[in-house]
Amino acid sequence: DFYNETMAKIFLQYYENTTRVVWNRFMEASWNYVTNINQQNLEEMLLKDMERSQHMLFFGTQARLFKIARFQDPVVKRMLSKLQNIDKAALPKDELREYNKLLAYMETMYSTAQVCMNEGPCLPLQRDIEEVMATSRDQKELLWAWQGWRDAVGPQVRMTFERYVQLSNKAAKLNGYEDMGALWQSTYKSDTLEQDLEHLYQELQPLYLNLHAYMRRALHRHYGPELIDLRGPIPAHLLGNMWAQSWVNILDLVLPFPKKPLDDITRNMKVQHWKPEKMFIEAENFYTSLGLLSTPPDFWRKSMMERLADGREVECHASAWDFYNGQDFRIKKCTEVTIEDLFSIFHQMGHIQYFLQYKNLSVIFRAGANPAFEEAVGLVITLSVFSHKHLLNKGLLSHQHQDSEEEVNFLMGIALDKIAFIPFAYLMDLSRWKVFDGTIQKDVYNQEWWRGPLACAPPIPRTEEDFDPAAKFHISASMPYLRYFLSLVLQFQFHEALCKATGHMGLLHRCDIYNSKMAGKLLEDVLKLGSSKPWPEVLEKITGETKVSAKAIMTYSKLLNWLVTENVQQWEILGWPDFSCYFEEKE
Ligand SMILES: O=C(CCC(O)(O)[C@H](Cc1ccccc1)NC(=O)c1ccccc1)N[C@@H](Cc1ccccc1)C(=O)O
Ligand SMILES: [Zn+2]
Repeated sequence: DFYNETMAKIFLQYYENTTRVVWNRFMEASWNYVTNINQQNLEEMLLKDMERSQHMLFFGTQARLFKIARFQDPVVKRMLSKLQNIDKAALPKDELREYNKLLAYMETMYSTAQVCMNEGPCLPLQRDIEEVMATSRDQKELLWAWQGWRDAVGPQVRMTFERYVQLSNKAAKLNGYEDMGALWQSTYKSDTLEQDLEHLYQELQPLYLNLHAYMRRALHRHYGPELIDLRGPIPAHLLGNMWAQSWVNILDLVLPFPKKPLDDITRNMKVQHWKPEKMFIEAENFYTSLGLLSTPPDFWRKSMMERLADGREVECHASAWDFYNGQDFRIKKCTEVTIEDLFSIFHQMGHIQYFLQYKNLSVIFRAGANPAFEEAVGLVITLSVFSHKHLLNKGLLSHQHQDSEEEVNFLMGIALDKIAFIPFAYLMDLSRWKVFDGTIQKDVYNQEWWRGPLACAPPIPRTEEDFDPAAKFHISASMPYLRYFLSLVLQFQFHEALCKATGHMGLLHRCDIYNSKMAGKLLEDVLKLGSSKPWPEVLEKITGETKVSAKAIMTYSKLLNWLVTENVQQWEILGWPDFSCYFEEKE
């Protein structure tokens, strides 16, 4: 019959040649929009998105006609099965147009929202409002920023979000899935995904609860009992981050050994006149020191490394872009000279390195082994960078050695960034899956959002007039978040494997893979596979294991012993037994 294996190969070649052009045009139009938000660029992006969806619909429908089960070539089978999930392109044309418009609306609302002072200027999230959340120690000011941001975004997108859920589920059903949450989970091709995640979360619970108890004690000292209930959750606006997802900005408030403060690396960067471009060069230098690929000329010519100062609206949430032509790769970031942004650049360069490594694969395989792999690459490098004396010795660290007290302070810094993230990252999609599968109905979106074990503590009562989930980029941008939870665990598993490859024998948190061609080779062998192999196979290539395991992050977090000792001495209560979520129903 016509749809035989030989025809399949011709069909796939035709797909390859047409896809590069269609996707390149779509990426260009998307880039033009997010780096210059206006009506004209929106129309152009929606048009190119339509073209891309028509293309996906045609090839996805055709791909279903091949009898894959009877085929021999595993690559052809894998390619055809990947083509069959066409996501939103399965929607009828008019609904697809509506869906694309509401997606753009929510993401743009988030990207252009500002918090206005009573009399005076309105401030954007990046970097003014985020700066307040990171540096202010005045709880009234923190509350103003925290509430102001949620008021600026939430109510405006709530209705749109409800329609977004309906259309998402319709698209998922047209692809053969129960709902959009099931479609998102299918990316990981695992029928034990939910229990595996639950298991990982349980394993990491002691780490998080002990850190939480320690933080609460320290914040109780600083803000006093009227703000901090030692048997309750921590008010979310005091943790140094708009979403309480990383607590590293308040390390100074909770330093275990205050007489041994860590260097203020951001200050050192500013004192030494670091510029955004130097931050990108430093990041690239680390990757090439491992023998990995450097970025092509287009990268430096076409990236947006700083917010453009001509008054245009841009989407500041950082991202890395593949233009599917083998030489055009870009990063879009509103870079500030801070250590936080230096790590973010390493993260984005991790995406770029993946693009570079798999650029010669079929366009169907130009993705990570799974989305968590894509997120983990840059994070693995930052684990070396932060423990990496050489880079920090570029004057960013004043002294070489770390005595044991400084080491605890250092580990606390890492824990505040990585361990605090665990419940946030785990909960983001657990609650969204419930929204998609209908467990959480739209009349209780907001209260259910706060019910998770996040520490469940809005600083002021929240009602269903609010829509706090939208205050986080990935919710407004319909971007899955599970990848970040899994990449948090994966990055330590990778770090352990790469450190072993470099012959590092000591403690994991002192390992630094800079200049190691062995570690680079191990990474390269994984990255250049793209998504051409099942991800457990790829994981085994680098770590020898086929399952995501929390062992490495637990090994790394030696700090737990110190924390438990500290908490036991203080007779700390773990968790927040006093607390049940309260909600004022608006009369
Ligand atoms: O969102 C990001 C970084 C942005 C990104 O690099 O993951 C970006 C997200 C994004 C933005 C717009 C459209 C699509 C995705 N992802 C990429 O740029 C990306 C991802 C996969 C392939 C190619 C590019 N980090 C998360 C989690 C995180 C990661 C690392 C440290 C701290 C926090 C956050 O900020 O909450
Ligand atoms: Zn990323």
